[in-house]
Amino acid sequence: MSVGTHPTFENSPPGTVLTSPPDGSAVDRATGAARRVVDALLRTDRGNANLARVAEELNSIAEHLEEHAPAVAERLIDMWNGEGVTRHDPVTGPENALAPPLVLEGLPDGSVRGTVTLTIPYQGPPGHVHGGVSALLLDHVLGVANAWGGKAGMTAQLSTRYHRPTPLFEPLTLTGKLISVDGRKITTAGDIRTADGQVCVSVEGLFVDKSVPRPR
Ligand SMILES: CCCCCCCCCCCCCCCC(=O)SCCNC(=O)CCNC(=O)[C@H](O)C(C)(C)COP(=O)(O)OP(=O)(O)OC[C@H]1O[C@@H](n2cnc3c(N)ncnc32)[C@H](O)[C@@H]1OP(=O)(O)O
Repeated sequence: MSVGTHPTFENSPPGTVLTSPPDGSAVDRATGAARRVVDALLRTDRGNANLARVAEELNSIAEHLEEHAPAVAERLIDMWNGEGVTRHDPVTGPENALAPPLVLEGLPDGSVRGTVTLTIPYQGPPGHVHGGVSALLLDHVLGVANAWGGKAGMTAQLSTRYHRPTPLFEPLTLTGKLISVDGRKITTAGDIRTADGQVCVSVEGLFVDKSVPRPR
């Protein structure tokens, strides 16, 4: 798949931000607040917080948003206009409350890198990141690395090795880099490391040059 006008390491300066950082718009601020709510719901005291009132107020907010939601087909067209994926994907999207969100920059050697601190909503083993969340993050990092490397595709296979439990509540650095292209097949590698450089998870992905058409 051609990456079109998407920046690549050959045509863009080092440090180019490849994701959409939150821009202070109302939707980004609302999404940030929703993330806080998800985190706070998991942290709050089950006995003392007024959860019945919280449920009522959150349902009222959801009703307001649903009342103003266009048909899904229409919303998908709008969503995929312009920059598309990076504002709503579940890893980097500032408009997606499921996304931490991770901000990725492109480096001159063709790799991409981002740092994120994950909290309780992403927990698997006690105090540590869920393995599926690590795979989700790395799949996306590899996808962005492919675009930065100049050749994008869909994930065909993602081999994941969990070297040690990945800690919550401390900065993690994620990197990815396109390693090779063989016809339509793209091989890409990446990992998650702690601040002192310990590898927690490493992946190798096979991507195939194919895309699903944008809705119109
Ligand atoms: C406009 C763009 C701007 C970019 C801007 C980017 C910025 C923003 C980045 C977003 C980053 C998102 C990153 C998330 C990426 C996903 O989440 S993608 C979603 C998850 N993946 C899928 O849903 C894919 C589902 N699978 C499929 O659609 C198809 O099976 C595939 C993978 C496309 C391959 O199908 P196909 O096109 O028919 O290809 P096929 O002929 O079967 O295979 C081609 C070759 O690959 C090999 N192959 C295929 N699958 C496998 C496999 N699993 N294992 C080993 N070999 C395999 C075949 O053996 C064949 O090899 P050769 O014979 O050529 O040597």
